[in-house]
Amino acid sequence: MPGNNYNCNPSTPRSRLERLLRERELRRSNRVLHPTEDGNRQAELLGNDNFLTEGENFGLSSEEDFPEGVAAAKAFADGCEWKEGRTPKQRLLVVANRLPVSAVRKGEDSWQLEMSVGGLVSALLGVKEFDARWIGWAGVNVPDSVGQKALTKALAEKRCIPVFLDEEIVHQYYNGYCNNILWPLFHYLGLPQEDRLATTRSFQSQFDAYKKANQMFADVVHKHYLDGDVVWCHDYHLMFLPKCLKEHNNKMKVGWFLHTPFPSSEIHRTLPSRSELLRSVLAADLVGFHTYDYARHFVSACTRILGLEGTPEGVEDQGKLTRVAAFPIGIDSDRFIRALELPQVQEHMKELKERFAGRKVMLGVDRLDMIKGIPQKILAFEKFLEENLNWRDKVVLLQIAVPTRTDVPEYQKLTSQVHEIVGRINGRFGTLTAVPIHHLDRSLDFHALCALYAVTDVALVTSLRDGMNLVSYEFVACQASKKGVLILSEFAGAAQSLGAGAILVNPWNVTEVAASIGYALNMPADEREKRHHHNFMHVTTHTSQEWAATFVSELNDTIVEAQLRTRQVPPLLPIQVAVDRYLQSSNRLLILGFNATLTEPKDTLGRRGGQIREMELKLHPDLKEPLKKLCDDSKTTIVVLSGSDRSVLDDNFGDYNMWLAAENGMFLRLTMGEWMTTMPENLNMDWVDSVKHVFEYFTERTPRSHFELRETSLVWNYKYADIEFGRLQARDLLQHLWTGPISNASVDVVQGGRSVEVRAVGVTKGAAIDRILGEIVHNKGMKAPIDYVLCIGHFLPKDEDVYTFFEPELPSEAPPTVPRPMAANPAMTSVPRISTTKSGSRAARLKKQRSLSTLEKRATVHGIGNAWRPTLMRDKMSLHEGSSVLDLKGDNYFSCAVGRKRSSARYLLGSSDDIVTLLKELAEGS
Ligand SMILES: O=P(O)(O)OC[C@H]1O[C@H](O[C@H]2O[C@H](CO)[C@@H](O)[C@H](O)[C@H]2O)[C@H](O)[C@@H](O)[C@@H]1O
Ligand SMILES: O=c1ccn([C@@H]2O[C@H](COP(=O)(O)OP(=O)(O)O)[C@@H](O)[C@H]2O)c(=O)[nH]1
Repeated sequence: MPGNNYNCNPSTPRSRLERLLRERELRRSNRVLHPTEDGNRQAELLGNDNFLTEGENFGLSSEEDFPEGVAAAKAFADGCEWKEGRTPKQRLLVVANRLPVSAVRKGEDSWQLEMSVGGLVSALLGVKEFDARWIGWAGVNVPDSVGQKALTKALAEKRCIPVFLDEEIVHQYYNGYCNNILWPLFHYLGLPQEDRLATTRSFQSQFDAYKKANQMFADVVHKHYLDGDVVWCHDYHLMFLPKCLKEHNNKMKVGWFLHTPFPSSEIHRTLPSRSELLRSVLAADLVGFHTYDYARHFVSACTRILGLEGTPEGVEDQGKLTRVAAFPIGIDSDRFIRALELPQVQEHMKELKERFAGRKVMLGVDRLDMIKGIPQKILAFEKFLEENLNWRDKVVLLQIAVPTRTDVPEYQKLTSQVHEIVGRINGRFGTLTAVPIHHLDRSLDFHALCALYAVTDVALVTSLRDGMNLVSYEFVACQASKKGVLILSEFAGAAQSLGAGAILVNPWNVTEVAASIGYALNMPADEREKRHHHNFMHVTTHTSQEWAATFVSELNDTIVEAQLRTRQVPPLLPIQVAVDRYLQSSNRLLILGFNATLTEPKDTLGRRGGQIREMELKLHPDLKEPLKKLCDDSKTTIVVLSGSDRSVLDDNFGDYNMWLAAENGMFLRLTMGEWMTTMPENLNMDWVDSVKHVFEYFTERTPRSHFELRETSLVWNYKYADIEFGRLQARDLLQHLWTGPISNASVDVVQGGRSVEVRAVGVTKGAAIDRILGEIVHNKGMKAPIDYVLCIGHFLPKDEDVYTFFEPELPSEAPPTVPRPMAANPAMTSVPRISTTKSGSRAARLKKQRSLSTLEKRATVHGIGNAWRPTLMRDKMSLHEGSSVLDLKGDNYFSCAVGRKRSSARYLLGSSDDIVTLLKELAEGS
């Protein structure tokens, strides 16, 4: 379906920073040019107790016909919704478990909508720069179609689209998996301890319900999605959603934001569904968190649990990058500041001041949730009263505890626990006329809340963990005149932004919190002012509008970057073309890497719980048969070209009729013959002992790392070690090497993904291949040129010169991706012709140069088997005067990198499973 196209700006800035800065400027100038429009809308939308007035939420017209998305399609037929003189508003589908309104049924087809409580709702209500629709659950079970239809209609007026979840799903998905498993785990409270067996049993069914619910959200998104829309998924309820969306439409722009903390990978790895959840989130284009710490934990979980590559940009999986970044949320501060001017709020403030005259007011506003540390807060207040007799009748704590998730037993227990503590303390310190704690088990409306924030002297936020905590922001926004003090838990995300102005506390340390209460109540005015100023500046500049705009802008940008990257990625190997050309050729050469090319794919490097599956490299079992067939085809020559040493190749390929090139081609043998070497006589290997010494040192100090001592190189491998530690150790090791043993040696240091290799200078697969080729030609007594080359490997960048080795042979046009028609006369293709390459061409010159250089090389015996016969060298690159060994007819050359995205090969393949498919097809034709 056609939709809006936000990226339709003609003069697109080139660099990412340029793009982001420009968007930021645009946003600002829009705001300066049209300040009242947004302001009025906010007031209409949110500045009254009814909160959502008919037809007005999320800005635009009603959408009764929402289910079909027809109205929306019409409205955006030209691609963008333009307002005169303004940039287009981008369509945004906000998908969150909870809609900003919860529905209460009033009759068979009548509904009342009430505002939902929670930071996510508050923050997203401030998002005004988009043409947004909100998709979510209305917090109620609606089993009948009459009710569903009526509610859909009522919600459409608020630009909300319902996802109908039945009671059983809500029980298993929301109360169970989301709030009894993920919520406590992400807040470091661990997996449920009680009823352990029952929990284990129900885990699977809850997880299934979670996946099912996510799919239900995805289905609704698909129904309303238009091309170009941004789909922004929110929170731990919807970790599966990015995957569901992308599977359906890979072009969808998908962002995911987590409103809770993301815990250390050590916590996340206790979750039975840890990998599945991570992988699903990684399907998104952009993944956001409140703080850098949470983002760091997520990346670390992906590297440690999934074995993926963590980069400063995000997480990379086979070249696909999921950007991960911190986007600290904010509030719509203007809304709070303006509300304080309203007569009804002023009136409310007056009442509160009178009511608590002569006493300092302390305030707590939390959902009644175990993460909020309400019992700890009250105990700290008790301790303060205990130790400060003079304050007992001069201070009052108002605790608003909004009931939440009341169907979850843990929350029910918490309610009784808090009631019990409050009762005890009020009994202990109360008088006939006053109690020290006013505890309210209910929510307040927006104006009452603003008034309360404004009259407060000390706000007490003692969350044990909290994604951000917007209450602390709201308090600051309402304190312009009073300049009260904020006591804030260091475990709330807000501590990272409001830390300069707040008194930070460890909520578990009741003594410290009690002392902080004393400090706050006695704080001199100038200190309060300074602290408040810091926080006020932050809260009024880091708003929810900025937050959303930045996230969406980064998401758009991430997509642009991914598109640019994709253009540089070689295409997938056209297997059918490669097979057809193979069949039409009569003298074929297949050069195959070994590690990660012919071995079984190792998904997570067997790092389950740190367990190592297999350290020895083994040939993929499914390759044995096709390989055998290919080796036995007289028209086909196979070379396994590997970095591994001779024994590894002997063990795996000893029974096949093929060529083995070990240690990057420094050793060669036909499986029927002896090993030969071409190591130059003057190859200086004096550095080996000292490098070995360093490698031994690091192997001892890096658990599960190992090193291989080869004839021409040393490799330190940390692919089974802790990835982050391994990387740090590798950095350290390199530093040691450069400044010590190899500072003057003629060696190359080759860094792999999880390895460091030190080689004698000039040892590469590309350098070896022309000697190998010469030997093969000589050995086979080849009269006709090689007319087909397939070169496949998971080679290190340094060894990719093997791909380019054959390139000069070819015309410079781009590689074909579609099959060409067969030659009219089949005989023409089956009879190989000697190359007619003109001697003046670049290809010929290069060929000649290579022939000369090989002629000059001298092979030596290196303590084993046969020496490479120097007399053969002159034959290597030509069969007879003027004719080349290779005649690839321009396009009978297929170089292919396995499991890589950046490569100088012409093509890519995903993994060795694809090699199985390819070799099977070649073998069938053989
Ligand atoms: O929808 P509920 O189950 O009733 O819960 C209410 C919300 O609680 C959580 O809020 C979080 O988001 C805030 C804004 O980013 C953040 O400041 C706070 O620290 C978080 O706890 C939850 O993440 C939301 O999904 C819920 O809607
Ligand atoms: O009686 C109340 C108490 C709280 N809130 C709102 O609930 C949100 C709580 O967000 P926070 O980020 O502090 O924590 P969360 O509840 O999302 O974990 C804030 O925006 C409050 O204004 C409300 O609307 N009415």
